Amino acid sequence: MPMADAPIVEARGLTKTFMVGHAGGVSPLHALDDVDFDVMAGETLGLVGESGSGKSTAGRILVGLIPATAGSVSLFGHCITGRDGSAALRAVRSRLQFVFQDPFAALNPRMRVGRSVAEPLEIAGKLSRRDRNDRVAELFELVGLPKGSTDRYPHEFSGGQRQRIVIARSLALNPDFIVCDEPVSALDVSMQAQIVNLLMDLQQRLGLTYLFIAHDLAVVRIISTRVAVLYAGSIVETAPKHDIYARPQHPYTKALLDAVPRPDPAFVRARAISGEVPSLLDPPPGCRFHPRCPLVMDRCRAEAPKLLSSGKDRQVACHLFEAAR
Ligand SMILES: Nc1ncnc2c1ncn2[C@@H]1O[C@H](COP(=O)(O)OP(=O)(O)OP(=O)(O)O)[C@@H](O)[C@H]1O
Repeated sequence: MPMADAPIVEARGLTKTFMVGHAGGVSPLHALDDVDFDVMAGETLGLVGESGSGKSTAGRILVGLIPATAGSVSLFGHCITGRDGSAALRAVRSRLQFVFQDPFAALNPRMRVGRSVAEPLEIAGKLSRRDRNDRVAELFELVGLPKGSTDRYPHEFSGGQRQRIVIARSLALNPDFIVCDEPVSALDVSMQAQIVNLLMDLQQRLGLTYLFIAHDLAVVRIISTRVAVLYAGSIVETAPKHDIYARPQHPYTKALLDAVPRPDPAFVRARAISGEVPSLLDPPPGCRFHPRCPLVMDRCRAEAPKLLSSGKDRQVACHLFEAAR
């Protein structure tokens, strides 16, 4: 079980620029711009933001799927972005896992699901065939899949069950940290609750730490310990879960909360956030949210606000709060 209150992940100045081709040539797309955050052992950090805000890019860098352009990432105290980054990544790789949004795409349709779950064990070459089979049966039970279903193929399962298979595979090598990238977005609402409950149950039983990526604040409300809100490649607010829902500070967080559908019939239709997400090829100067912000001031158009402390365990990047400090 990891030690409480120790950061498992430390991201500092994390920056990712993709070079994208277009009719006029090649231009830099600033997907992540100088992002800082920690993920503490045993917690779930909910990473929230609209499509294109850089959530998956951050998640992919953390598990070593893509390199950062600048900045550093430490995992379990090993810096995976420095000069010796690839050796450090190899040392911690088995402790990291990634669960994607689409469980069907994540499974080979022609491979029996038991074999898919056994694959990481086979690659690691740690167990005999019989021990592997026992471990697969144990993993199926752990995630609530029917006994004896290991010989079936992905198409024989529902979307929720397929996500259970993907989760079972992610647990095969006993990871400590799992990036869950919109793991329930493709599922219907009742299935979403079941998978979220499963992830929470597994966290308790296995001492897991999660980065849980979602595009709105509704899904992360149940599972997160803390929430970080990403806007156009920058973190605009981080806070413990209860604070962010009870007292959001950044105008963008407030807009995201207003956009969450509520059970009250008067609020059934979620309000869309007005304006467009800015182009990351040519982001607005100053605060990137200023063209959509209802509280915009002259300073916001010229100067990017820093992410600064705004209360106990809270940070916000907004000139309104700098003025109030
Ligand atoms: N390999 C790539 N090459 C070029 N641009 C990329 C690449 N991957 C991501 N991007 C761009 O980086 C920006 C951030 O993308 P990212 O997928 O991280 O956002 P996201 O918040 O996860 O969005 P979504 O919720 O739609 O998955 C987007 O503008 C995206 O088009």
